[in-house]
Amino acid sequence: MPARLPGAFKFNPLRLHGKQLHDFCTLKELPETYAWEPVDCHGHHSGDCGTTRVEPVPVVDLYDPNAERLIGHACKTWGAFQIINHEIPRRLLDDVESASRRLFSLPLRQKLRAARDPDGVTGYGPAPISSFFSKQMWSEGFTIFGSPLEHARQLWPSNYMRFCDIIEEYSREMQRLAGKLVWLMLGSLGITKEDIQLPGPEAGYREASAALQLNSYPACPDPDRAVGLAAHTDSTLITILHQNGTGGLQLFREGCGWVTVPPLAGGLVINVGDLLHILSNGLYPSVLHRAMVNRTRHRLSVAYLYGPPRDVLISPVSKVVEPGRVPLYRPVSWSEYLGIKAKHFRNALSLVRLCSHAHANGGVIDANVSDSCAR
Ligand SMILES: C=C1C[C@]23C[C@H]1CC[C@H]2[C@@]12CCC[C@@](C)(C(=O)O1)[C@H]2[C@@H]3C(=O)O
Ligand SMILES: O=C(O)CCC(=O)C(=O)O
Ligand SMILES: [Fe+2]
Repeated sequence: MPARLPGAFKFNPLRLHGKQLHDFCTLKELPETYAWEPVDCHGHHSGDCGTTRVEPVPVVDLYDPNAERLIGHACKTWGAFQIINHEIPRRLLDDVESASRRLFSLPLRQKLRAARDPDGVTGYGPAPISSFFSKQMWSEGFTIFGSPLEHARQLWPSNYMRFCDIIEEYSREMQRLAGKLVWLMLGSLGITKEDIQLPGPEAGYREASAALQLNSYPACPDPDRAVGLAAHTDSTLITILHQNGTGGLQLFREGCGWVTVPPLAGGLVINVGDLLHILSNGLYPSVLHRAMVNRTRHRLSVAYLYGPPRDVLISPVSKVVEPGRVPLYRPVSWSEYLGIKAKHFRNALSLVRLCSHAHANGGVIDANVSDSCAR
């Protein structure tokens, strides 16, 4: 079960600002409130990399003796990769997918019994970041922190245990995998457990905080004008994403544009989040990503959003801040960072940044401004 996180943040996505929650299967045409402009608000070109040959997102085999180095390279160049041989049983991936399908197939009025509280973060509703956009996203979500028991009881009054058992087992397995991956990433930066206070293998990687986000993207009558989940970076150390056989996840790559991550049977997608970005002083940048929808297939994804224990402050590890460079970010806890993200969304990372003169990658500074940067 994901550990509980202090409730210092409120995305408040059920305040819909005049928008309406829809039962997607009743919509035969795309309502105007779901029709997005072809170029997103980042000014990024929409769509894939056109006809140019696109390098695929790296796939790392965790049994490969070079896994640590390959992961380090993927984090630096992509901020994301897929993994195979991760030892999460296929049966568990199928179980969490069917539990999620079972939830989202309920009639809307029944799902609304587990609606997210106006000032809470768990439960059913549009993606928490929806409130930052004037258009609606073609998706619905269910957010879990700690136990889903209360909400599951509201959804299935006499038949809720199976859902809870699957979520608990999945979270436990993800916690172990996420801990292991974070240590491989830290290892690839030369960081050891003397350098940082994060849950390690001795304690079975427990004590970390995490959220689980079930995402559902119903088939859409006009997919080219709709957006499943708008472009964002995750406010995590890392995110582990399981997507069902239907693609839709895209990563933004500098100099290339949006690149689709093809579903890999039994594979899992790993994204670098903002806290690993901070910890690595920008060497492993968090990846901008989004989810697109399609005309015929219902897409499901399950995101395990992994962060540090509640009271641990995350700041650039001095080992990765080389001589002649400065730490680019001030210390911040996960709950504080989530609060900043919930209020300022895209500007969250720059709001915890210390030295605006330094270059984005690795904190190289020019001698004239180094004195004005806090160390
Ligand atoms: C622990 C987290 C991380 C959250 C907020 C909170 C619970 C739900 C997560 C997501 C999941 C969907 C994308 C995102 C952007 C969103 O809208 O809600 C994520 C957000 C973040 O990574 O910032
Ligand atoms: O559904 C997807 O592919 C992306 C989901 C995602 O980015 C998230 O839950 O944070
Ligand atoms: Fe995400």
